[in-house]
Amino acid sequence: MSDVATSAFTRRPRAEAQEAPASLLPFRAEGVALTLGGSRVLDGVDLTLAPGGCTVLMGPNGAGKSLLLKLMHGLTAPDAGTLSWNGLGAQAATARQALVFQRPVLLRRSVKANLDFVLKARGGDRGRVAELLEHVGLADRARTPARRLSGGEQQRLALARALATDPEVLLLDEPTASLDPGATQAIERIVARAAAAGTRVIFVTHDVGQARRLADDVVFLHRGRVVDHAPAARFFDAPGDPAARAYLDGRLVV
Ligand SMILES: Nc1ncnc2c1ncn2[C@@H]1O[C@H](COP(=O)(O)OP(=O)(O)OP(=O)(O)O)[C@@H](O)[C@H]1O
Repeated sequence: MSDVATSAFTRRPRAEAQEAPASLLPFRAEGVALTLGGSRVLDGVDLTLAPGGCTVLMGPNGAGKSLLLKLMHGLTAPDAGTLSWNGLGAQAATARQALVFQRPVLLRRSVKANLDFVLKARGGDRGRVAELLEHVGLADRARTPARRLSGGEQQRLALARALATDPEVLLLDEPTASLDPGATQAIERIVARAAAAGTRVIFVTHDVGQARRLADDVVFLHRGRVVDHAPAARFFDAPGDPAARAYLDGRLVV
């Protein structure tokens, strides 16, 4: 697998950046609840995210992490409560964000065509394809059918597509869950550079090592509620909730 390029990558200001709000941060969820299939899957989520950095969302299977990401991205609406991106509703904020899933959804076209498609659809500069491919270490795979890439390469292409939209907020749902350590490291490097360049990153993972490497702050969900939210160092040194302590020790039974 080729390594990720080390060239600097700067998020481009978007044309409508003058529109209010100028920034999507801070994010606030207040009393957010969601019932699906008769179960209360999110139950009074209160959360504030400040501008800048990488927030890692952790919690056991079924805690509600993916659903919270979908609500933040405006794909689902809550039954109760509010989500606000600096005053903007989640659905109105969708176009200023990008969401990357565990399994990338790619077009049955070449690597380059996958990027061309997104840049064209978003009115972006199609001359950026080479720069984006270089950025994610896929410069030599431009003509390869996307579906022939390895899992790690497909995920890097998915990240390039996400970055092609110049998202202010990058939401990632276990993007490395099925990748080997080398591929995982490559994804982490791209994500860390996006955060360093000013993209607000919100990253779901069960990988404690990865969370330690990436997180500025950690949000811990349990049974549909945020039960701890703390700077990463505090969270890992002294998790503030018994469920978080048990989770980190591998003792949490759901
Ligand atoms: N469409 C749905 N209908 C009914 N229940 C759902 C639906 N989607 C999710 N759920 C339930 O909501 C709960 C939270 O799901 P979610 O996918 O957010 O969990 P998660 O924290 O991301 O878990 P994991 O770590 O396993 O990915 C789970 O109990 C799940 O079964």
